[in-house]
Amino acid sequence: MSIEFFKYQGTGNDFVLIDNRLENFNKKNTKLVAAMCDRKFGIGADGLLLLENHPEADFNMVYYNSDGNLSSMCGNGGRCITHFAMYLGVIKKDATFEAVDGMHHATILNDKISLGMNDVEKVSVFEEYVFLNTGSPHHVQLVSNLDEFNVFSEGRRIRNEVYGRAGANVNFVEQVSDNTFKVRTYERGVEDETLSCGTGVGAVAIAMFETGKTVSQSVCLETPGGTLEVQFQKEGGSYKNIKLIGPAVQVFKGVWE
Ligand SMILES: N[C@@H](CCC[C@H](N)C(=O)O)C(=O)O
Repeated sequence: MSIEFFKYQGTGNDFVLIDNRLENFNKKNTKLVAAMCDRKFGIGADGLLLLENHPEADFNMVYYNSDGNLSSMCGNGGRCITHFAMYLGVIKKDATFEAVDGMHHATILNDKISLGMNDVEKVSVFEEYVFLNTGSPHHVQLVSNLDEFNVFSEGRRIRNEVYGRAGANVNFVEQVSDNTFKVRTYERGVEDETLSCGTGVGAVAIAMFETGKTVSQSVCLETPGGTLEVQFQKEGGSYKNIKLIGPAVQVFKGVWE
């Protein structure tokens, strides 16, 4: 059966998007998802997203990593699927949708999309790094000379040695100014460095605030794929009203035969 797909990127984190409102896509076909995401033999992407009907919200979001497995929340994917919902005429400027970690609200602001993320209640600060879950699990570690840093080998080592089979995403960070940080991320499920990770930059912004590296609740994150902004409010011990703001672009569409 041929499948119409749309290719998106959000600060270089790229995805295959499929309109599955008619439920034609075989959601258990891990091999098909991995084949579509394959960069040599397929379309090429860090992940695949299905847009589906939802009984109360505007739509439901299903996210697979490029290894073909369903995974936790994808922030850049959440911004891309919001643009896709507007393209399909499912929403106008505002969206409420359900993802694996619960309900999200997103707003289209000209060329950017602002995505509301779930509150973060727990931030674990260790001597060398910070661990927190922003919808997906993230290790955040400051390094010097990030441009020269071997993100692939060190990220893969930490992902496996520290977090075992379940793994975590590993973000390496360098401070640029009071509220600006450069970030490079090794993503589990892609098992490689990606050009940007939305839940990752959210984790970095919160970790930098929690450890006093910034006092700003609006943080600029420079990734190899572009710049994102993360806004939040700290109330008591929790981080609330977290927003991930940045571009989401439809690159091309095609048919998978
Ligand atoms: N690229 C994503 C994160 C996707 C999930 C991650 N690979 C995982 O399995 O934890 C983002 O933009 O948040």
